[in-house]
Amino acid sequence: MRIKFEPERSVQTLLSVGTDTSAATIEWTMSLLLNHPDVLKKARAETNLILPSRLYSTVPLLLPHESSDDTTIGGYHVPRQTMLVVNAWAIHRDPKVWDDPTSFKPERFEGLMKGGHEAYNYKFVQFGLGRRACPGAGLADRVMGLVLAALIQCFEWERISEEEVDMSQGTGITMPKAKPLEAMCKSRHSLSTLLSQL
Ligand code: HEM
Repeated sequence: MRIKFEPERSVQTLLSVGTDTSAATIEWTMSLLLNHPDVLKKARAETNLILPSRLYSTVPLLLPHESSDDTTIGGYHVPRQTMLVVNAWAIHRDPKVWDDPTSFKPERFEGLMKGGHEAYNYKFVQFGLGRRACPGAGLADRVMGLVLAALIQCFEWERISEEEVDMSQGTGITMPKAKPLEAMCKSRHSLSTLLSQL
C-alpha cells in the first residue's frame, strides 16, 4: 500500500476543522451568555470561570468510527467493521448523566475540569475520547478561553431587543446556529482609557 502525503490538503483540513468548530463554539457560548446576563456578569468578575459549550455540542455526532473487532456494548452485539456514531449531543443532555441537564450552569464544571479531558468520566465528550479524540483540544480550549475572555472583558454586551437570542440549531457536521447571532457591543470604559494611553 502506498500512502500519498499531501501537505496542502492536510493544512486545509486542519484550518477548516480547527476554525469552524472554534468559531461555532464561541458563537453558541456568547448566545447563551446574552440569554443569561447573570452568568455574563459572573464571567466578567471571575476571569477563570470555565464556560464549556455542552448544551450546544458543535460536533454533535463526533466523527464516525469503525469497530476493529466483534464486541458487546451495553448488551448489544457489535460485529467487526460496523460504523459507530456517538451521539454527544444526547449524552450532554441526558438527565441520567447530568443534574438539570438543559440549564446553563457553568459552575457544574468547577472541579470536573481539573484532570484534563480524559477525566470527565465519559460525561463530557465534546472532543471525543481515546486515541482518535480531537488532537486540537488543548489549542481549542486555550483559544476559546482567550477569545471569550477578551470579548467579555473588553466589551459591554447586550441583546438587540428584549427577546431572547434564538437558540435554534441548524444542521451540519459542525452544528451551526440556525440564525446567526446578532448582538450589540460597545467598548468598556476601562478599555477606552487603556487604548487612549497607547
Ligand atoms: C471547539 C473546537 C473543536 C471541537 C469541538 C472539536 C471536536 C472534534 C471532534 C468531536 C472530533 C472527533 C473525535 C472523535 O470522533 O472521537 C475531532 C477530530 C479532529 N479535530 Fe477537532 N475540534 C475542535 C478544534 C480543533 C482544532 C483547533 C484542530 C486543529 C488545529 C482540530 C483538529 C482535529 C483533527 C485533525 C481531528 C481528526 C482526528 C483523528 O481522526 O484522529 N480540532 N475534533
